[in-house]
Amino acid sequence: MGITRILTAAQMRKADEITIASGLSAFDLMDRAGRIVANSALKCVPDYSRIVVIAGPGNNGGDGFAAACHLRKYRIPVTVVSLVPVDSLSGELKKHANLAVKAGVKVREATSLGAIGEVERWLSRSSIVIDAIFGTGLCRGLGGLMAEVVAKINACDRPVFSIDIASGICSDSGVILGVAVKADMTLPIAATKWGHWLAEGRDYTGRLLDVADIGISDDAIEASWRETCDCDDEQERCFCVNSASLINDEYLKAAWPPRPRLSHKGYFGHVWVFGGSVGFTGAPQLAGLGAYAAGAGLASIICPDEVWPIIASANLEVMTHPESSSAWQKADAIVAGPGWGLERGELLSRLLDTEKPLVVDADALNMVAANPALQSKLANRTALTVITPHPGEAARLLESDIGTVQDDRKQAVLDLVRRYRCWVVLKGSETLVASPDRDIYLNPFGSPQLAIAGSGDVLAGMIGAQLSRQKGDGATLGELISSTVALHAKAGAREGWYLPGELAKLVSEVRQNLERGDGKEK
Ligand SMILES: NC(=O)C1=CN([C@@H]2O[C@H](COP(=O)(O)OP(=O)(O)OC[C@H]3O[C@@H](n4cnc5c(N)ncnc54)[C@H](O)[C@@H]3O)[C@@H](O)[C@H]2O)[C@H](O)CC1
Ligand SMILES: [K+]
Repeated sequence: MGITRILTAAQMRKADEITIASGLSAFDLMDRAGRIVANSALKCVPDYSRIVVIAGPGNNGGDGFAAACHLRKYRIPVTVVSLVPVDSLSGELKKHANLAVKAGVKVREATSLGAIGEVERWLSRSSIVIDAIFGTGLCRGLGGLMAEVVAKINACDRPVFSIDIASGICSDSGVILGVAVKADMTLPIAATKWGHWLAEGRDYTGRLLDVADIGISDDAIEASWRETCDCDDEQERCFCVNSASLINDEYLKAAWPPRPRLSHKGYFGHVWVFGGSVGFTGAPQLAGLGAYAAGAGLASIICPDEVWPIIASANLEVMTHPESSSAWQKADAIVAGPGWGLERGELLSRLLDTEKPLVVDADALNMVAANPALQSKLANRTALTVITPHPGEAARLLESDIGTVQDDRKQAVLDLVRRYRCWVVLKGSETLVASPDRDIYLNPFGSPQLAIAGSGDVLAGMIGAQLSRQKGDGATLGELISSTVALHAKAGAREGWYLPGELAKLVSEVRQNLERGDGKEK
């Protein structure tokens, strides 16, 4: 399966070092990056009558010089504006700068604020701007000349192509460090970085192009996870990211293979939703519909007796039982929480004691957050468990606040894993799924249309469906859970729905397209 890895700056540096130690030189890596930048910029922008590269002090700037050199091979007029004196460059940067001059690239320097007028003039003569100011090495906020140049690039009204990451975006968190280039397109070098996806980074990245393969192997990337882990294993269990990848269409195909012709409803699992309370009778029904939409064979609700007649008479599809029923003992998976209220702690405690796969959602999470005994049961559960907090619920579970969760969602998802030792689905724009072993999957699909009451209930039911039929299809649990998040997001991104019940219908359509393998879903 094609996996797109997401790396931190430290992991990228380590993978780079491992590659260099195995025999590929830093000069060659930069040359390869430059060649791919040149070809890719020419493909993206039709008018390349004059290309201006703005080069910073580090290797990102070196990639810019190398790209300029490759562009000259096509006889394209190229100017590199170096923001540091060219004489101060050393190592492979110096070599690539020299080669660029030899190839006929015009090299200009702008090393003080007095040169900003000239930078503006060079930008105004360009047809594309290549941003090679900073990459993964940016470590503090931009100020002075650098900040002014970024402002001029953003104002120049030319297509902007960023090498690796838009300069000014922190590659580990996606936040803007002072000011950042607003790229039209970004070419990630060797791997995508967290900054392409998180916080403001996603908007500043523009179109994220396919990762440039500069010869850094998967093995080097995998080794970089281990070698950048700074936990002391003797003292504590490691809680660094073990691996991080982007959910892609192949995950969805693996999760919804064609249905066997001779299958029956029992084959696809029976999901039981525990939820509903006075005023919240729709939530468990939406979860039940979500379970069917994701492919469950049967869906049932167990609800408090006082709302049982309402829920039972309100829908045809989902079977409904009062709490006194013990029929749920046959469940293949349980979803606890949608619309449940905060009075069901005892029943939740019993569900946590079962060996059934369990999705803990909504009010069940709120009860856990308020009750240390439930927290300890959740953390010590041996059966498969998924918690599905939105940022508010995550904050309660972590005794933190929403701002802290949202400012570092990667850390929040790891903290939830550390505390509750189960699968975590941290919902929101770019939902993160984390395994108990700290493998993280980022969902790039979706739309703000999903920010509506009830959409989380649909998702909880969908995850229940996947847990109820985990057997046999060959997809890993990570693929199953993360592709369920992606299916929900893809359905939500479709036009023409407003009500969460309609979302379940769209989920069903997208899922059936996948199962038919007609490849219509993009
Ligand atoms: N992925 C790879 O294996 C390869 C990546 N390449 C490219 O190299 C950059 C990363 O290079 P690095 O030199 O580490 O970092 P930068 O170019 O981002 O710049 C670091 C440079 O800037 C100084 N600095 C940091 N913050 C500031 C600031 N706010 N103001 C002024 N100066 C600042 C810092 O001290 C350093 O001197 C990666 O993104 C790729 O583009 C390789 O070319 C090929 C291998
Ligand atoms: K850049």
